[in-house]
Amino acid sequence: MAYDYQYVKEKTQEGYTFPSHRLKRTCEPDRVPLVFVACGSFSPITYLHLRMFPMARDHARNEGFDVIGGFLSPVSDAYKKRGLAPAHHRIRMCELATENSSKWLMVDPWEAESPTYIPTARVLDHFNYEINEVMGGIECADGTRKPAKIVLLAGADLVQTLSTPDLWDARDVDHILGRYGVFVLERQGTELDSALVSLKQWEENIHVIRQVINNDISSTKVRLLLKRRMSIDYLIPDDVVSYIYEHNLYRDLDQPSDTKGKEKAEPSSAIAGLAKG
Ligand SMILES: Nc1ncnc2c1ncn2[C@@H]1O[C@H](COP(=O)(O)OP(=O)(O)OP(=O)(O)O)[C@@H](O)[C@H]1O
Ligand SMILES: O=C(O)c1ccc[n+]([C@@H]2O[C@H](COP(=O)([O-])O)[C@@H](O)[C@H]2O)c1
Repeated sequence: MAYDYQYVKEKTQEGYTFPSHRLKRTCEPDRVPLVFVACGSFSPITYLHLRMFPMARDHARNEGFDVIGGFLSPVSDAYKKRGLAPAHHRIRMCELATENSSKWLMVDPWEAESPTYIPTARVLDHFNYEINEVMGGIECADGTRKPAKIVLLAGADLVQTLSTPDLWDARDVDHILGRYGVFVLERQGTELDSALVSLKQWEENIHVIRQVINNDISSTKVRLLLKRRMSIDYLIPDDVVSYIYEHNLYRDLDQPSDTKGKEKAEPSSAIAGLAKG
């Protein structure tokens, strides 16, 4: 039975255009075309967020995939997490971070511009719809077309939450890990192996990327540095640093937030670490 894309069609705002300008339109023979979708706040985007993509691409090539593109999909303002700059700023910072430094990364504003919160399972459906239904998949060397595999690209902390009761809808977890799959990057402070135990039924669709060079940067730490009027140079792209100062972002971090229970606490280790500096 054909999948019903009614939800994604309804959430697509008038005038929206899917950013496909950097998507590779052909696929190497004998390889499965693959698209990475990283969902998150990106408030602000850091070098680690960017670095997730090449690390994942190296890993995917060893597993027989041909990576044809990567997308950042910032969450909408309706997520209401503490420290979330307005969506138009987060979209623009992601664009600034990728537009001159990458040939294959794109920023999709579809999720961020939605006035309502869009669950991650539906975000992946949106990519599947645009790439495999509207575009009709990817052309192969022999002239046939193959569907691209759409996967979530996430850090270990996000994957750990997949088994947190009441945070994700169980049907969405099955949809994400069963229908699509995830490339998960280990992250300091998250015990990935134990998090994966409860996700064992989908293990074939869970690809674990080990960090050869550990990078423990987080948006929270960048925001804390800004709050303390400390430098954020060389932690995030220069253009993003300038944009933050130009728009005076992340100065007032104490405003209360209406979180609908999705807020993550500021990691105390990060605050302690910064306090030393
Ligand atoms: N240092 C890191 N190591 C591994 N994964 C990371 C790291 N930083 C971010 N990620 C991943 O990047 C994605 C987007 O994350 P998000 O925007 O929430 O970044 P964050 O730095 O964790 O933000 P915040 O500090 O505001 O919670 C998530 O899947 C997250 O797990
Ligand atoms: O789809 C869900 O039910 C769901 C539940 C919790 C988190 N997420 C997504 O996971 C990402 C987490 O981002 P963050 O900044 O809270 O780490 C963000 O893109 C959320 O939309 C998604």
